[in-house]
Amino acid sequence: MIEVRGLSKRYGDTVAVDDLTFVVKPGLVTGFLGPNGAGKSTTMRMVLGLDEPSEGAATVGGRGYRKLTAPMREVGALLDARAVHPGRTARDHLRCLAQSNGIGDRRVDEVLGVVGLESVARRRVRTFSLGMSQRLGIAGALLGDPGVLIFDEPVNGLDPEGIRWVRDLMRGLAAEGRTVLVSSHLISEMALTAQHLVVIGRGRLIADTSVEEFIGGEEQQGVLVRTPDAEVLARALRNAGAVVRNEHGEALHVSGMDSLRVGEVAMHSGVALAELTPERLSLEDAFMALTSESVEYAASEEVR
Ligand SMILES: Nc1ncnc2c1ncn2[C@@H]1O[C@H](COP(=O)(O)OP(=O)(O)OP(=O)(O)O)[C@@H](O)[C@H]1O
Repeated sequence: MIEVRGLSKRYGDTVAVDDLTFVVKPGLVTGFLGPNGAGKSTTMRMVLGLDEPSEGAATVGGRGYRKLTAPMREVGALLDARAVHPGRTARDHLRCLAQSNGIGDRRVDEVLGVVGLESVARRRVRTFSLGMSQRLGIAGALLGDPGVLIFDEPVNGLDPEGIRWVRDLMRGLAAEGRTVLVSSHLISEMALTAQHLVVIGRGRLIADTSVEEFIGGEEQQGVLVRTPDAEVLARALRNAGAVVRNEHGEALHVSGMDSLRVGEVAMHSGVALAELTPERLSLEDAFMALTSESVEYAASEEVR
């Protein structure tokens, strides 16, 4: 289990993580979701003892990472797949890691097998594609057979077959009773991989929910409106706090506002409506509606 309590991290004037509290339970894949710059990596680094919190604490199995006696056997992590000595072979990289943690060579060959890198184990890492480096990073995380696993954007650079492989691996690890925390900025990916979601934006907790609840929940409700004055209405709705997407011509997809309020805004703007229909949002739209106020670099047309 991973516990994060009142965790904050400031870099000068930047608040990267802002009073975060959540628990990551064993037996499930927990998706750690947020737009770019939301603070996911910083949080993971603090859980792994690589960054000192400004406030609060993160523990693994009840203890701070730096207090763990055999860290690799308790927590495995993939943070940056490219952070490997490029001149080393994949096998040597893993052997070094294993030796400094009292892990035997047999386990190195085992994990090379698990991630499907046996045939390139003697190649230098500099010749690896990003996808192969991700697999090597995952092998490193698995070396100590730990009960807690932390992966930062593990599907980056993988092809569809690789993505599917990571997804199955994560689910398999969780099914064995391990605690699995995986970060991503893609809700669609997380909906397929995770069973639980911790959503953050600008360092703050936005949602802590099961994937089922998220998919079936209020976040999924939107409103479709059609009007000849789409531009005027879109502006008025955004000013009133809604997130608006204009796909084509007269149709607007509105989220973060119910249909009665959309009708009121239209009336106050003197805009005639041709249609006003509650609709289910796509997962991406629901995620965007949830995090729109916390996007670090928003395109002004997409997000209010
Ligand atoms: N070492 C640092 N010095 C200064 N600012 C930092 C540092 N590390 C992170 N930040 C800032 O903290 C915020 C959170 O960054 P972080 O990398 O944790 O976000 P993220 O959710 O992992 O984003 P991404 O998906 O882009 O990796 C950003 O505004 C980032 O610029």
